[in-house]
Amino acid sequence: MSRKGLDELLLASRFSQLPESFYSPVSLQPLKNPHLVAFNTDAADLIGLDPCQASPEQLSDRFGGHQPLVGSNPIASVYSGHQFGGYTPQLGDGRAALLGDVTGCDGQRWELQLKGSGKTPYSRHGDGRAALRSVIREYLCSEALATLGIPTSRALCIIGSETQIYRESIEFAASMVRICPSHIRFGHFEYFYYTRRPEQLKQLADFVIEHHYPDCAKMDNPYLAMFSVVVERTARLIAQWQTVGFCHGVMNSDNMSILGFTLDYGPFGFLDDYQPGYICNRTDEHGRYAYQQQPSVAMWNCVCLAQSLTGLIKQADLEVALKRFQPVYAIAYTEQMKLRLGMAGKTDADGKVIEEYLQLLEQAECDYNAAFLALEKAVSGDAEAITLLLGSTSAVTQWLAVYLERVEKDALPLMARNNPRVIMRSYLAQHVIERAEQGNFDDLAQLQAALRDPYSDNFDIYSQPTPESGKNISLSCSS
Ligand SMILES: Nc1ncnc2c1ncn2[C@@H]1O[C@H](COP(=O)(O)OP(=O)(O)OP(=O)(O)O)[C@@H](O)[C@H]1O
Repeated sequence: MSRKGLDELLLASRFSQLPESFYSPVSLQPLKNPHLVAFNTDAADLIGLDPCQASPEQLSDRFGGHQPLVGSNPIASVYSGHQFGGYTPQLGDGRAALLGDVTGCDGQRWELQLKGSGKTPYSRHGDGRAALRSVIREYLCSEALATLGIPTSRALCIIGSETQIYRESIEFAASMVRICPSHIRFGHFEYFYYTRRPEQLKQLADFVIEHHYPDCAKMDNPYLAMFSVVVERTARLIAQWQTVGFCHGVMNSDNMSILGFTLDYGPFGFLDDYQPGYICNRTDEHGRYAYQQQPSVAMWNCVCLAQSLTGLIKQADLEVALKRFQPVYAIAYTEQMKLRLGMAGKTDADGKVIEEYLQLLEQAECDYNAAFLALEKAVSGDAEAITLLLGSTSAVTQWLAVYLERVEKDALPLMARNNPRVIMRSYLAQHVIERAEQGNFDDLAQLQAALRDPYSDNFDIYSQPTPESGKNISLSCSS
């Protein structure tokens, strides 16, 4: 299939074929002097957009809200959700508009959403805008997770502007185009459950099955089949986050994707030192969303989804499906950690090797991702780097002996394929953001290029452990 120009891309969104109780039509509010900050050719590839037929002027016009993209009928969807454990009855796309769908060259259908596009009926007290800094973080991190093979929404471009917004200080607003096969969240289901509209809830479930889980339609109980897959996908997603040290920061049920994708990049962070209790969200005083809590809170969110499906699925069946979360998570996590450690095959002691390794990392307070790279050196015969990080206590020496006995020498290529060199560390993003706020987007492009190729050894400056001054950055939800 040939690539298309910007104005040839859009199809009516399938979501907008649902009745209007699912969304509200919105109009985009123009940004002042919009300009292109970043463009992602990988995302363009996915949606079959020819970059040569999408000039910076066109992109900033269309996505800065000045001229609608041909074929777009922007809508904002309504949802609700559990935020920090409490139910919020009405949320919805308060600063994002679904422009339409796009079919990629491979036939995959994507929704095109514009984040930061202005107020919608669901904006509550918000201004409908997104700060340039937060959009840059989402843009970079969604691409970082994608290249690590983690399901996520993707980012096509960022449009900067001279529109001023007030957060903790005055900042510039920006918009970002994101793409995802669906932006439906657990919270969409919760909204129709708590407003006691079983008809719409069923319609939503049918919609999700028809367009996103067609295999479930063939099952005896398609709703149960769908729910079971959602639970399993969510468990696998969280296993991937844990393995790479990604902390989402705001795992409210309105941020949980019905497709098991990573959605909503707010105050996220990657582990610097291995601290299981690490909290990347400054607003999260009690650590509800701390790194080590992510598996249990994901399960909690699945329970919220289960509750909203009680009209379609028997309680006992929901419980059976929920029980799959823990084993699916545990198997996926162990498998992925073994890949990072270069442990092919299977022995009974594998779980213990992983557990003890993590204990040593925690005790030594050493950089989580850098430790795997040091282990690669140990496997190649040079143990100095890892003993420098972990110390040379008898516990370390003993563990290392057991580990080196367990791995084969040919583990190195396996480890190199599974241990990213480039991690989207918050301090790197901070630097890029400061430069972008001064109008320099070169560093952003450079970091983006490195994140595209995270297993490469060519980006030495981006592969270093976080310096002391940049560690454990904790961000607020303000974005
Ligand atoms: N400045 C704002 N104006 C209007 N609504 C907002 C604003 N900031 C957040 N919201 C809305 O508040 C809710 C919670 O915000 P949250 O920060 O979790 O999401 P987000 O980053 O805006 O969106 P998404 O989950 O789509 O990435 C969302 O429904 C969001 O649309």
